[in-house]
Amino acid sequence: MTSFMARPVLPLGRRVMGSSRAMLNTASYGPPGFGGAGMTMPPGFNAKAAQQLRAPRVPEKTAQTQTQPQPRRAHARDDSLNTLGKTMPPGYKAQVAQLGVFEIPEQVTGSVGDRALGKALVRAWRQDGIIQIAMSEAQRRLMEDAMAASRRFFKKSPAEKAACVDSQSYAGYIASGEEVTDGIADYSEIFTITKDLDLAEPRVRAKWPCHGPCPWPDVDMKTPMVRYNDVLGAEGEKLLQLVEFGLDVTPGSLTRHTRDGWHHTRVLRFPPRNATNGRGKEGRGIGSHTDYGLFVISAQDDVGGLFIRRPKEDERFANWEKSAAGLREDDDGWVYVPPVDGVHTVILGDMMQYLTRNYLTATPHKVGLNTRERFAFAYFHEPSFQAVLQPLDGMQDKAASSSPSPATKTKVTDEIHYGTHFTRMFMRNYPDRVTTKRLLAEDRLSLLERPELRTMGAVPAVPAL
Ligand SMILES: O=C(O)CCC(=O)C(=O)O
Ligand SMILES: [Fe+2]
Repeated sequence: MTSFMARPVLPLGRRVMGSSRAMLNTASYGPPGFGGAGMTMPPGFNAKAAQQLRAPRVPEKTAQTQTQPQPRRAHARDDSLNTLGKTMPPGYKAQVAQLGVFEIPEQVTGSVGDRALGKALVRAWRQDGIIQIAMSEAQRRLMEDAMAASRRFFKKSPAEKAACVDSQSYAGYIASGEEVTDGIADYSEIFTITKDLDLAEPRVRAKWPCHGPCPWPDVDMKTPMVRYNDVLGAEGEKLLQLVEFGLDVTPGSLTRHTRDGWHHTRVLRFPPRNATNGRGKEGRGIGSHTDYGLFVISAQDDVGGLFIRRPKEDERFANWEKSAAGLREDDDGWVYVPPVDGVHTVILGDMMQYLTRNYLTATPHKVGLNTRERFAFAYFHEPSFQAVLQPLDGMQDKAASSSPSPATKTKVTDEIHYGTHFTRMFMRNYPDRVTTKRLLAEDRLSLLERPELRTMGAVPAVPAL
């Protein structure tokens, strides 16, 4: 937990500099001994010297007048690539990402700076598949409280944890080995937080799929988690506004879908690789997959385990049409995302890919087990359950002009009902859960076709999470 106690990477109110692309390309290597593949860093490459070359100290004044903000590389001084790579789980071979850190303003107003920042974020996602954003002091405090609550929760007895299940929502506890990715059990132990709706709530009474209470174990868990989620919800909305600027689409084109968004969070614990229950695959925490909504804001402790794939023309998954679970899991080409103090990472989900017609793509990722237990949060910023999505106006041209390959010209599904996508994905992950069984037994899936489940605002908005 030491990594959460130090000061943030950047002070507030500063925009950051550097070149994200160069960082990921040239700062990548596979440390000797990891996966037995040896170094992939070019011979003679001096990481320290390269860092200095690539990270000129930009005077504060210049940074503020830039219209093309770029992230500054984190840990410019004392975290060499070697240090970052050392946390990679054993048995894995991957490049090591050394990403810049973007700072998100307290408010997004549409200023010149906001527009440039939006463009820079979009550029970074298209290049690297992931961005890092600095935590504010308030976010850091809430994250630390939530992390402490997570550790307390996962220490409870198996029976106490197993009691945190709801038959109507997918919120609550998922034991290690219960979740399935590509037919193989994941070792992650999870508490999922979905919108907490009591039994009298109209949507719950009407038996809408996935709608129900969040089975909190106690207020010690609930209070810090709700606070942290709320602050991430606000961060998510700002990021969406910035993405609108980055994509040159009409303001509101994305945020209109997140009114009463179906945001949810996975509070995660991974066992050490030598202390699993044997139900999954050795060394595998979660198999490769893409997440379902717009984007995922994540935090991790200092242990390490997350790997992503960068966007590639010849690796275009469309998870809403054909499962991307398990794809390329054992292939080369993974990038390790080392823990960095004081940052959230943000990767993109299926719906962002769909809305932008592949201009932005969902980031495949997976988690390896390390020598120590690992704790992480994944907050999913999502459209409303009722949202019926269609690709954004103008995205066809943008995708085609930036990338003339036939892959971008494939016919896209006419529309996607987010609630249906979410329900299908959760049924796939938890085939044996009581929630899935009740959904099927009560034929709740047929409700997904009803107009009130496809109309934004059909039900009065209820407080988020
Ligand atoms: O553990 C992480 O960092 C990511 C977890 C993840 O991919 C997920 O919960 O969907
Ligand atoms: Fe994920």
